[in-house]
Amino acid sequence: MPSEHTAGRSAGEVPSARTLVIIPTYNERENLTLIVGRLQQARPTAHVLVVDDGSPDGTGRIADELAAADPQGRIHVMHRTEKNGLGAAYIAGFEWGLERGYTVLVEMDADGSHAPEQLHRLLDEVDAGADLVLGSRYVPGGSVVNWPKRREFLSRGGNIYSRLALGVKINDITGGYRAFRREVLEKLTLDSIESHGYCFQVDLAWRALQEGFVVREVPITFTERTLGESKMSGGIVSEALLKVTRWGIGSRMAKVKAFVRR
Ligand SMILES: Nc1nc2c(ncn2[C@@H]2O[C@H](COP(=O)(O)OP(=O)(O)O[C@H]3O[C@H](CO)[C@@H](O)[C@H](O)[C@@H]3O)[C@@H](O)[C@H]2O)c(=O)[nH]1
Repeated sequence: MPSEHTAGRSAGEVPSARTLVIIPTYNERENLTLIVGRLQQARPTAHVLVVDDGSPDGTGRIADELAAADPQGRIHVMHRTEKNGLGAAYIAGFEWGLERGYTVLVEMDADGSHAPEQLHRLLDEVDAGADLVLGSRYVPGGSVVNWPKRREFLSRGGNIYSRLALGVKINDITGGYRAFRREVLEKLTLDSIESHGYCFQVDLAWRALQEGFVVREVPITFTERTLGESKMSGGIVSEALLKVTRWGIGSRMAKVKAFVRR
């Protein structure tokens, strides 16, 4: 059963025709050129927005060089002055893309964890009727490669906890490889999201589900980065667990109140 949002599609609409892939960067100088090259091979029509938070390693300058070298003008760069977290970078990227009329906006890491060669799986699912597609490590066909067991344990545990606390059927709600129809981001009050890292990802998916959008998962392979370092910190993970608990309690309280009022 399509959601009322999906029913609003015009006949023959191909949302992925105007796709913007948002790549947030902080010290990704060794990775950026390769990932942009792979993306342009995998999806030549997609545009790219690099959102760089003043990387001291010169990632922003490399992004500018890649943009200048692209004759088709598909690469764009947003320079921000300070490191404000993954969530803030994506929100700035979403706002930039919505203002310019892109119809699908994609989250992708710069470090090669998310294979551009698998982007078509997400976009095909949007074109087939989903409003938000999550690249999922934990559905049949999904996998993680070279990830430290501690990180995988943390990730799987965080997802199981989120599913129980929020009462959702999503297997990978913390992942960061996603495709949004623009209507989802227009509906979510982006400026009210103050989460970072995992929590930001859970926050967006949870809000999309609450708004009745069609959220689907497709299998992806998450490959641990080989160059540079993760910026994820333990504090961000504990922030996520606290917020997921609060959202879950709030959602159940709202259901109880609605039941009592009937
Ligand atoms: N602009 C900007 N970019 C950032 C910042 N922090 C991280 N990034 C960029 O965001 C991407 C992911 O950052 P990582 O630090 O490599 O994330 P991770 O630990 O591998 O976490 C990944 O998996 C999580 C789920 O397991 C995801 O929740 C997360 O979004 C990400 O995809 C990279 O391109 C990195 O440069 C920031 O403060 N500002």
